Amino acid sequence: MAEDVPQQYNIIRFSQSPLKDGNGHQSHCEKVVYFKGYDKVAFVEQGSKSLKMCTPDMQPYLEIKDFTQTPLCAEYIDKYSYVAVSCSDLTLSFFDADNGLKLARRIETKTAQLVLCWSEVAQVLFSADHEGRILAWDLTLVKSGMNKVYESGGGDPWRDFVKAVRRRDFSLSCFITRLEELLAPELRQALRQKDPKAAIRGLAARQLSDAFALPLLSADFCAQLLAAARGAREEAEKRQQVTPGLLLSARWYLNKIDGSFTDLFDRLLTDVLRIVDEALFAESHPIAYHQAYCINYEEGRDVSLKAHTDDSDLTVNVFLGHPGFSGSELMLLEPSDRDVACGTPRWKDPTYEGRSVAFRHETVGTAVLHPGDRWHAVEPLTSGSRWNLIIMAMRNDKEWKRTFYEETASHLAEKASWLAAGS
Ligand SMILES: O=C(O)CCC(=O)C(=O)O
Ligand SMILES: [Fe+2]
Repeated sequence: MAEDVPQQYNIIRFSQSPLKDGNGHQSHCEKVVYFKGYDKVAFVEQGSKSLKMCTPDMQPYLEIKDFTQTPLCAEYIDKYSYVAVSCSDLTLSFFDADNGLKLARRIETKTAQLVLCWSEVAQVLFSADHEGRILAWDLTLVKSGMNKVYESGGGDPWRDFVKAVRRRDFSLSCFITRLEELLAPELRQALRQKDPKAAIRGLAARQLSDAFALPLLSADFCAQLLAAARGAREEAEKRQQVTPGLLLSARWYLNKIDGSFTDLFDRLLTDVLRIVDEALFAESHPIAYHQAYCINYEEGRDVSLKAHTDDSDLTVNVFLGHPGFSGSELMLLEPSDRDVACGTPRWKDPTYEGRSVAFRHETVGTAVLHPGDRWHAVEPLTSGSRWNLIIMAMRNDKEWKRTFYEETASHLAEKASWLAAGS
């Protein structure tokens, strides 16, 4: 009779595994998680301040002791080789499995995260707290030094995020943030007006005939970009990498820092900068693509830039920090024909005939916009550190490019005959 019970209830009997957990435990295990992709079993013993790991055959592997209180749960994220651990000291920590489980990032959380779960589909780390909130963590941004978390019940960004997850065809940045959140409040306001272009013109301060200063990005976003750029500089210097800098200055390209910046800045270009460009510059072709990098001047590093023009149609130069430096004014130059007859204008010589306007970056998020062919330079920095974001935008304009080369050719021919006449 007893023999029939399993059959009757469709019970499958498992034979006992010969494997035994021979690890002595201080107390009972409150959580046991299997890290798929890393092939480790992790467990938290009651009252312990560490996360212990063993191999699937129960051989002790490693212990992460870097906690001030009891870990609550853990998850392995194969894509980033991160072990994520939430702790009752209100932190969420990321340990790099490719780097001896060294602490890569620690983020403070408002509440204790009791559950962690990586979603392959959404490509985000979900966590849930004891107040019934679900949070979605964007690991690309976490890795690059920023925090972006979406809270359930958090209004539009959360709804956009859920919609994007449902569609399953989203690109990361479509839920990273609403573009509006990245913008300076004044510009956000201007874009909401009936005639946004007129509002933008009202906001812009003209520096030269074709150079304007305008509040562009929010201080918060600039701080995040700055943190990412500083991180990239640190990494590069640790590996003794020198960035390929034209005119000696060090540059950190955003797409190299983090691929997700590409999408974000593509949207910034098409949805915001294009309107700003149309408002300020009477060009018939809209800007279409871009390259963006961060540039830094600091004592003991690069401190200035010689006079040059950019390989862009429109340059957007945004101040990221830190106010309070001295020197390193952006010099906007309007040389006379004679000043450029031999190429680069010698704008510091007494013979210079043109204008030069010094622009001091003081407000984080404010951008100077000028055509790439506007001559400019950076004066030596004398103290502090200055970080800027440079967006080099191009117009998708075959006809313009053709005439550009024709114009360059005729300009060079003119210069050659002028030089020949003078010799
Ligand atoms: O740092 C600046 O203000 C200007 C940078 C610049 O001109 C460049 O990167 O081409
Ligand atoms: Fe430049």
